[in-house]
Amino acid sequence: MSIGVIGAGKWGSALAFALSEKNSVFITSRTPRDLDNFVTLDEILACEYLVVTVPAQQIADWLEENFVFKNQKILVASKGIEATSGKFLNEIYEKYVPDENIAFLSGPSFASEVMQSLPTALVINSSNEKLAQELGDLFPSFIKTYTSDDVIGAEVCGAYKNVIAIAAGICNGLELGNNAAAALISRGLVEMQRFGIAYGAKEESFIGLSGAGDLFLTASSPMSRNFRVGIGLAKGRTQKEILEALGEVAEGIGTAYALHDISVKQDLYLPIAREVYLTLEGKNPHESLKDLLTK
Ligand SMILES: NC(=O)c1ccc[n+]([C@@H]2O[C@H](COP(=O)([O-])OP(=O)(O)OC[C@H]3O[C@@H](n4cnc5c(N)ncnc54)[C@H](O)[C@@H]3O)[C@@H](O)[C@H]2O)c1
Ligand SMILES: O=P(O)(O)OC[C@H](O)CO
Repeated sequence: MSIGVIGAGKWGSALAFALSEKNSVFITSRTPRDLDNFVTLDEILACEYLVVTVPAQQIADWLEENFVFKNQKILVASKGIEATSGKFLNEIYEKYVPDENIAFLSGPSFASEVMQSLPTALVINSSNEKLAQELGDLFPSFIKTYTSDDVIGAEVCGAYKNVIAIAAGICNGLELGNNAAAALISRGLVEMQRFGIAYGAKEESFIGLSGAGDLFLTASSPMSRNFRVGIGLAKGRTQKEILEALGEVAEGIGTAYALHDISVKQDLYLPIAREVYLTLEGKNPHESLKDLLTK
């Protein structure tokens, strides 16, 4: 079985490493890289399985410009909601791939720890249970995989937790303490569950690995890029300054803009996501805190 990983950033590289324990794994990216088994896009598209890690804000264009469906079985490993359209990833992919050929990866997973073969648990979410099981069997022994048919729940969890992580980073950067951090994460879980259920997600997804698990991981550690964005905002840095220093993607930014537009269009109460959006737009984080505590 051959696996083609698309995107050679932190997550693509980590998944290529992990999956190579039991499979022949090839990798490609926009720019040629000096990596083992780096191949061309055409060679990748010929693989039986594809693992896609192109960031959520870029995947629609990437698919339009590069993708050819050849009955591949696809695991989407990105997390986010497209800012320009408000589309979830499954809505972007459905134009190119039938539901029975696609699954979405979720759960608490820092790439750097996967690269160290540290114990990790992930969920493979698909309407095709057989495909989810098949993809799960590709993973190495240090990664325990579960399956779920709650694609929407997994997507909301993976995307929304990045926005809450930015808020948690702001909380940390303002040195508000552990009580505030715990309150923010707890209320953030409630907010993302409320949003997800409005889109048909299953409640149980939010108390499992995809929801509480990934939220706890990402909103509790400066290992998270999104958490570090929040710290930068608390220190009064601009988005541009923060991203230049980060040098990697922080999906919570685009998703915060997406959630803001969705909340306005659909009159949804998303207080934490709203304050993250406003802080990204230059609102003083101290003002955001006051509004969150008083409204
Ligand atoms: N790093 C992690 O710990 C981790 C874990 C789970 C999920 N993810 C998710 O995986 C996705 C990728 O994150 P990452 O950590 O690899 O980020 P990264 O910043 O390390 O790498 C992003 C990769 O995407 C590529 N890319 C950017 N724009 C592109 C475009 N227009 N066309 C093609 N390729 C493009 C870049 O070249 C780079 O290789 C994100 O959605 C992220 O949320 C990351
Ligand atoms: O570094 P982050 O904030 O993009 O988080 C990485 C993973 O999504 C954690 O599960």
